[in-house]
Amino acid sequence: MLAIYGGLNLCYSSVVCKIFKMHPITFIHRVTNEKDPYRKRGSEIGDIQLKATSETLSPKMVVDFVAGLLGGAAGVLVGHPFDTVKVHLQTDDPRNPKYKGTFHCFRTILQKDSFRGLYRGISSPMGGIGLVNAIVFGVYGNVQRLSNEPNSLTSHFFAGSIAGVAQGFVCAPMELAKTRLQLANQIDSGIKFTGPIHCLKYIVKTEGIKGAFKGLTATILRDIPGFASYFVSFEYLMRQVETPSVPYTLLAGGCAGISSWLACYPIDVVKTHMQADAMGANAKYNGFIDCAMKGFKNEGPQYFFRGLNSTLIRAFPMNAACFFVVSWVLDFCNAKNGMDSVMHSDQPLTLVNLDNKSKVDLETTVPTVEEVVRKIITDNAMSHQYVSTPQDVVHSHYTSSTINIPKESKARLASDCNLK
Ligand SMILES: NC(=[NH2+])NCCC[C@H](N)C(=O)O
Repeated sequence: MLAIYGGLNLCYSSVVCKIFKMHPITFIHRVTNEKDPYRKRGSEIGDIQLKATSETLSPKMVVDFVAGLLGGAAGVLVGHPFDTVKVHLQTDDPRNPKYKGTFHCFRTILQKDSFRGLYRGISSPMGGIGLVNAIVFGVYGNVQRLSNEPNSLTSHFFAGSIAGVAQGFVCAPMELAKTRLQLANQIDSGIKFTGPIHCLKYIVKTEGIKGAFKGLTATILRDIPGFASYFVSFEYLMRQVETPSVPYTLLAGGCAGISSWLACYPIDVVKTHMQADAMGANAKYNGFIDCAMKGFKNEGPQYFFRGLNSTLIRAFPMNAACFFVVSWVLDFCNAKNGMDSVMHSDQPLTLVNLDNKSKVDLETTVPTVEEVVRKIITDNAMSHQYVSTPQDVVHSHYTSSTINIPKESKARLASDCNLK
């Protein structure tokens, strides 16, 4: 029996939490007897005295950016081979094709050039997508947490949209360079680019700064629905299960990638055409609407879905990896942060127990104090990212029972958990 469940009162320092805009660490302390208060079960609450802390799992703002950067890198690592195959297929000679299809292309590159072939040219997307993802997850996480109702899907929708706008300023020039490089054979600029930076420098020199931001509006128009649906669908899927497993998190991330592209693909097609278009007098299109209308007139509705398959095939694994790494990094940092603040704080510690876990659950699935503590801090770290206000956390997740942990017990807890 978990002794502390008995007769503990709500003691939630809302003032402190409001000041810090955070919620306190959730903690369960299993008390049995003085000698071994943590490991053995008993019925005695023992001589405990309240110590609560206002220290929290406050993720530093920067953690979101770092998580996004690493998630983006993981996504590129997984997604790049698909991109290589796509580019090989797109540039294959239609009259005398080298490849019979996606899988054949994949195998042929692997046989001829091994893994190096699949990973050729990975450095620029690695840097570029890493940076874009850092902005996306950084802006998204911070906007979502600061919003009035961080827990609602609407706040995820708006935070995603704002992230979409923010990343556009980096994403547009990056994709412009990528498009010009990928289509180097079709767009004859009379110069062979060595890489994206070289390409952008050349664009700025010949077309001015404005030239480097060609397609910015289209990029932002694409990424508002793109990232709104990205985060709303991930969030929605993650809420369908109580404790998402690794495969489930991967699945949710993959589906978020797919839903994101489905929501914005037609705009992406137009964006690509605009960025591939020449500047000035040679330009074929007079703006976004003109480009979309011309495309539609020439090809009909199919125009808006060209290349969708390969985009979706790449989006699933890429975004599965990305979201998985982002969640992992956030959990890790928040949990570590939480542990550190519990252990190093002299401030009062508010201890709250979870009401969505039954006693039986805790007794059977979490056998040691170390696991209890880690589990709860991890849960709390998760909810910090995905739930957020102290009030919400208390009302939706916890019965705010408060217990006392004396200094000595805290030290003991630290040694039990190897936290010194
Ligand atoms: N339309 C978008 N930009 N959607 C977001 C998905 C972003 C992700 N890096 C991908 O390329 O799959």
